[in-house]
Amino acid sequence: MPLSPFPLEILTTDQMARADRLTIESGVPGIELMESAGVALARVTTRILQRTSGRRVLALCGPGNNGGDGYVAARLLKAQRYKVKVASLVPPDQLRGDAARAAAGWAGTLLPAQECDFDGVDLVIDALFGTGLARDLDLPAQTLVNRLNQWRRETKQSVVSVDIPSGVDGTTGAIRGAAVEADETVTFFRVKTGHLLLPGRTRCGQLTCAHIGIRSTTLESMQVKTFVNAPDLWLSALPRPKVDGHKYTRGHALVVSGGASFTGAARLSASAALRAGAGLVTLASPSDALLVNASALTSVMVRPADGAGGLAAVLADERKNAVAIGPGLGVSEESCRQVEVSLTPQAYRRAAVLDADALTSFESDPFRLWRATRAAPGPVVMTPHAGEFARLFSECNSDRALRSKLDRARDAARVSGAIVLYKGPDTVVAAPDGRASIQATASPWLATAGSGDVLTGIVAGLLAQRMDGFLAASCAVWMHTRAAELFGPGLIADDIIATLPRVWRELFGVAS
Ligand SMILES: NC(=O)C1=CN([C@@H]2O[C@H](COP(=O)(O)OP(=O)(O)OC[C@H]3O[C@@H](n4cnc5c(N)ncnc54)[C@H](OP(=O)(O)O)[C@@H]3O)[C@@H](O)[C@H]2O)[C@@H](O)CC1
Ligand SMILES: [K+]
Repeated sequence: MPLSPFPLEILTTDQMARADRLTIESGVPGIELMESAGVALARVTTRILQRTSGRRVLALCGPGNNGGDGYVAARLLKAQRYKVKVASLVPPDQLRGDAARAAAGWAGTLLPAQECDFDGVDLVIDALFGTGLARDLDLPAQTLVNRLNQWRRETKQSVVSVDIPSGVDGTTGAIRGAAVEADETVTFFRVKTGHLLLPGRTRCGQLTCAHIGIRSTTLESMQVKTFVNAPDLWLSALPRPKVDGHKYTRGHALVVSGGASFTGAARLSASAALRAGAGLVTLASPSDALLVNASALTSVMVRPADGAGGLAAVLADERKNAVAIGPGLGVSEESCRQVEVSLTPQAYRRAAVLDADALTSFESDPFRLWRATRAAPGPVVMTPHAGEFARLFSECNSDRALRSKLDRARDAARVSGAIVLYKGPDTVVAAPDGRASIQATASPWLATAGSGDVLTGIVAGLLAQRMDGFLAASCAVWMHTRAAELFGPGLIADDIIATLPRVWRELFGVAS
């Protein structure tokens, strides 16, 4: 299992441009970086051509340095005796700087991109636009991209994108008018936010990140706070049970159950908290649901707790150091009070995870929730899906075309003072201190009833073990996805819980 598919830091396009600039200022000529980019691109292209026995390559080159990378790769592939043509979006005499130098090194067929023909081509290199894409593609470029996508779908031939599929905004992941659908994307130095956020991620195909001679030290002045959500990010903070420990040293999670007809969700959370390593888990249950909860649980303890008063009484025991509330809770004023009780300041740093109805109950007055989350003594994690996020954080959710899911999650963390785990295939975790992670893998099997309740429980289980809130939320997202990947087809929520021991074994390097 790779600890991270890419280096951990994720950059915006501005940060990437700065890393390029700092590298060039330190004495590495830009053309050398471009040559290295072309070499990495040619290597990936050759691998595909060898697999498919293809020979004929068309490189579509744009007006900037992305096009320059395409010219370098075209030259290298021609030198390897592939049949290569270049189609340029602008007359080559309009190219500047390194791109002009790269184009000057091309001695083969050159056509205007608008007139190019895909017939007989085995592979297309998309070097139209990279991180310099500054606006929506104009109509001729959109037409070209749409023709390319149609050709790929009809012929099943391969497209390799240079740096990012042309038309994808490298920072937001948005599609600027039209965007290339790539089989592989070769990016450089670090992945960009637009590679991992939807819809950009769906256009990248297999993403690789090549080293082109930019040093990690160029990042030192940038204070990058966005990370790939992978074990490298949180493995050293992952709680490991100690031989001389006991169940209380592993923490005690309290999960709040809904009424008699809505108990399954909280039971899933409770079992997941236990499998995530909490030493003890108690389910606080309304009296009318006590019997159904108790008869369905063994390792999880069940205690009666009616309404906010009952919950306060159970929480008087400060050893219960993490609360999970929301799944199956019901939308009501009483639920708001129960959430407030869960977050009440006390001497002990109790952590909390708020999901589903614990969020929706505050829909008409989110500021009431922010007052409680801001006053809470320990880390608070909120786990909205897109609908819940839009309802609760309407102010942070504006300008969706311009502001990425990452920006919006960060705003939400800032206004609420809580860690926001914004769910989806590109789950973002954002902390009030500015740290954020983006999950780079997804499993389609996670779209199943109760999957979110299990995630809430895993977060609670890790928080109970006193893991840092941001790292616990990120780790929970990764474990949840990894369990689904390992189990695969036919997954239901209970299987995520049952597969967690395999995930732990992988993380601890224990043979299965
Ligand atoms: N040393 C380095 O920096 C290295 C960079 N590398 C490579 O460079 C790439 C970044 O290069 P880049 O900055 O030149 O930007 P790029 O993506 O080629 O496009 C800019 C051009 O497109 C134009 N343009 C923009 N939007 C447009 C639109 N909608 N429709 C039409 N035109 C549009 C824009 O015109 P303008 O906005 O100035 O009018 C400009 O002419 C990066 O992705 C990587 O591949 C590697 O070689 C490693 C070393
Ligand atoms: K590109």
